[in-house]
Amino acid sequence: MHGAGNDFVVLDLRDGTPPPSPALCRALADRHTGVGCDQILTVEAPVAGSLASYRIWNSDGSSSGQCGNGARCVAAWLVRAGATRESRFQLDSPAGTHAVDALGDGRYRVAMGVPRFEPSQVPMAGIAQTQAFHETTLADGERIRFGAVSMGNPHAVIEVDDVDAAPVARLGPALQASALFPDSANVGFAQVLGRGRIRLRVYERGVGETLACGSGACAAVAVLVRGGRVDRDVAVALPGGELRIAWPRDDAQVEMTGPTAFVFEGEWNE
Ligand SMILES: N[C@@H](CCC[C@H](N)C(=O)O)C(=O)O
Repeated sequence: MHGAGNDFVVLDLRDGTPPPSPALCRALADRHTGVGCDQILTVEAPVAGSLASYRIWNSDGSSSGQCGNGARCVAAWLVRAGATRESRFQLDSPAGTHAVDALGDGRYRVAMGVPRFEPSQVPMAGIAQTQAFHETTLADGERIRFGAVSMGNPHAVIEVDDVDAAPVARLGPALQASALFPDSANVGFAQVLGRGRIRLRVYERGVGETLACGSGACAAVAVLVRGGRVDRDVAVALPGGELRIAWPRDDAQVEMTGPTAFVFEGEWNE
């Protein structure tokens, strides 16, 4: 499946089959010798009250607490599998319970949680103050201004003048490797086009640059709202498609709306 170009192998493990090992995740995700994907999503038995739970495995075999595009794809997959006829249901991820609305035409809205800016929550080391933007000096002496937020997974967001020219492949890994982010981070490069529209590229933890990152879109909007740069309802144009991100109040959950698509299905013979 894919959500705005962020692509997934979705595995139905609701029967209790254990998730793939990191080595098997890497084999599945390999674009030359496996199926090829940014993340593997394992759909697992429900927790009380939810339709199912899911976990997220990056293409390098590491796990994550959150995946926005993945949440929509898991929802679409469950609906297609006949797990519910309701248009509103709940899914459990490692980051908590998400309310999901099926909007029709393959579009889903997911409540992505309340953004956490406290450095200890991101987590970020060596910074005590909670603020919209921080500054750091990278190993090569370059000064970087960035926002940092947890959406259930760590994000750094850098505002740029021109996202096409942004040094994503250089600064993404540099910031990820910085001691500031003990758990690494997904690094977003955001260009503000107006109060209700931005462009975004994300260098994801455990993957590299992807065509879209749902939690990254939420993180970018949260940081830019907090910095006074955009309004609370923003269209986010990513290389693979567009997401709508709304953050009604500081203490409210961020709501992400976007597309889902099925690509093919098959059986994996280990
Ligand atoms: N593509 C995702 C995020 C996947 C996890 C991320 N790479 C991490 O390690 O936190 C999204 O749509 O949010």
